This record gives sequence, C-alpha cells and structure tokens, in this order.
Amino acid sequence: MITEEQVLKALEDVQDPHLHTSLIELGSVKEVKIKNGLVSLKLAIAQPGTAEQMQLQQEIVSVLKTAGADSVGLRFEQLPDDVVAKFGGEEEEESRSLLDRGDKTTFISVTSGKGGVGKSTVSVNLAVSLARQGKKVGIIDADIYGFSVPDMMGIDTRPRVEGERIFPVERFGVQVISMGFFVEDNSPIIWRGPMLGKMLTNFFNEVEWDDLDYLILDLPPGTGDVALDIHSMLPQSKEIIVTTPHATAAFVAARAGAMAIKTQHEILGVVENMAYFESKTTGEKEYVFGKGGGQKLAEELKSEVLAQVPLGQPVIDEDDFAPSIYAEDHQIGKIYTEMAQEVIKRTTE
Ligand SMILES: Nc1ncnc2c1ncn2[C@@H]1O[C@H](COP(=O)(O)OP(=O)(O)OP(=O)(O)O)[C@@H](O)[C@H]1O
Repeated sequence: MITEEQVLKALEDVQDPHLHTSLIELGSVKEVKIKNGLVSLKLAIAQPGTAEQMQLQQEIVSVLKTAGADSVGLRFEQLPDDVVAKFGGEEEEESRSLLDRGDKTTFISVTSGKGGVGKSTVSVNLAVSLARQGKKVGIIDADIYGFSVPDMMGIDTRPRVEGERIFPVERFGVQVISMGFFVEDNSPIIWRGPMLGKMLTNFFNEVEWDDLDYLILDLPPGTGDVALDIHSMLPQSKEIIVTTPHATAAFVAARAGAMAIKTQHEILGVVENMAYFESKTTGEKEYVFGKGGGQKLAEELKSEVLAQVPLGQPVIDEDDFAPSIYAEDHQIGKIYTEMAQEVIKRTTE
C-alpha cells in the first residue's frame, strides 16, 4: 500500500501553477491521510477555485495513482499572503470580472435561516424559470454544507477548462458553477469565511460567464460569520429568503433577514416553501408544517411573500434526469414561473 513518504515523493515534481514552485517547497501540503488505498490531501495553493486548480487537481490525481493510490481526495485552501508574496505571484491581468461589468447583471442571493427548508430547490428552479422567461441566467452553488445543485439539475459533467478560463456547465439554459466541481471527493469540508470568499471572488473573475441578466447564488444557510462575510462581499446583491411555514423556521429566517438588512441588501421577498399539501382528489389544502410563517417573516422584514410553494415532487423524466427541476407545465413549475415573472418585475422597474 502507498505510504506517506511515497505520496510526498510523488508530489516533489508538482508545482503550484500560479507560483511555478514545487508544492513541497511552498509548504502546501497541510495534511496527508491514507486509508485503504485512499489518499486524502489538504493543500494550500495560491489560487484556489480557478482553472489552475482544476488542472492541478488532475495532475495530482494522476501522479498519485501512478505512485500506487487507488483513489484520491483533495481539498484546497488559500496559501497565506506572505508565502504568495515571497514566491512572487504574477500581476493580476486586467479584470474581466462579472462584478466589474456594470449594472447589467442582477445578483440574487438565496438564503435561509437553517438547512433543509428547500433553499437549493428554490435556487435551481428560480434559475431555470428565469431562463424559461428568456433571461440569461447563471447560478453559483456556494452552499458549502452540501453542494447539491449539480445533482438536483442532473449534471454529471465538470466545467470545461481552456488555459486560464473556466466555462460553466450549461443545463436547461442556465450556466452552472458549483463549489462541488472544485473538490475531488464528497467528504464534508470545513470552510472558513475568507476561503469561501476567495473562491467566490475567483468564480466571478475567472469563470467565462455570458453577459448574464441574473446570477443566482445558493448561499450556505445560517447567520454565522461565514454567511456574514459573503453577504458583505456582495454589496450589490439582492436577497430572497426561504422559509417553511413553521413559526420556528420563520423566526430563524428572520435572523438571516436581519443580516441582509445589516449588510444593506435589498430583500426581494420571502419564499414560503413546503407551504401546504394539496389533495389531488379534493383539491383541499393541508397545512402540514403549520401556517403563516412566510407572511409573518415578510412583515417582520417589511417585505412581501414572493410565492408559496406546496409540497410535491417533480415528474421524473428518465431520459433527461434532473430530480429537482419541475417541468414548466407542472403545478409547482407554474408557481416558479410566476415567481420568476415577479422577480423580473421587481428588478427591472
Ligand atoms: N416543495 C417541496 N416539496 C417536496 N420536497 C421538497 C420541496 N422543497 C424541497 N424539497 C426537498 O427537501 C429536501 C431539502 O431541500 P433542499 O436541499 O433544497 O434544502 P436546503 O434548504 O437547500 O438544504 P441545505 O441547506 O441543507 O442544502 C430535498 O430533498 C428536496 O428535494
């Protein structure tokens, strides 16, 4: 079985693509774990979340497999600034950042107070519905506690990398970038705010987005430091807050809303998800998770309820598998269409 020594030996010739210096010399290797042929590494590099990282990922997987690893798990973090300065990072090229392209793109952050309320489901369906309305739409899956967007949309490819540029994966007319494309395995990752911020900045700067009308950001749930960092990073972002109708959920979501207000983000509205269950036979509505949470939250935030989305599963199309996308003619798909139209109205008037 491959040993730690062999791993480090194999990495001797691998360089940080930005600094053109060996990872070993840079002190990039922060952690090596070997278990049953699986080699897990934590590496600090100059430019995480970029095309350079994607190429490096492939190179490392290849050299470690040649050295005898059965599988490879990689996590990346930011190399400290002093190390980058010492080994001389190149000057930044002229910015083509989405953040600097004027007012053409409306950024919409989708947040929630807690996990599991359907934030990612709302994000992907809003994105697809905006695209169905003829808008150019991108989505960034930045929910570090679970990168669910690719699975939800039925994406099994990774972005194309050409030189320094990353081309998002396109699905249902939406350009998609997920943090999940930048980790080699599915293990949960402990991200710190600055690292996440850096990754996001790189997504704006290095991803070859079309001229987007809307960029949807599926942010991590919660009201902690990480969330605050990201909110502060995106001064121009507007927000949609997702809650369930349950009073407690709405109460927690209110804290997420309070943060939006603190960071001076305009709140576009509240989405009450899993609002009710509608009987197919009688049409009667059952308020399974309580009632009124969305309205109460909206009042508290001096905003409005954008939509109430009932419980219900998409119809699965085996030929075009996307487990969480509601078709345009699905009852819930129609609610998302109305939501998208309302968002367009609120962002263009
Ligand atoms: N309206 C709905 N009806 C039925 N199931 C739903 C609905 N909305 C979401 N779900 C399901 O609930 C689960 C949680 O949804 P989702 O992953 O979107 O939540 P989340 O808030 O993004 O969670 P996390 O932050 O933990 O990733 C998923 O299995 C999703 O398919």
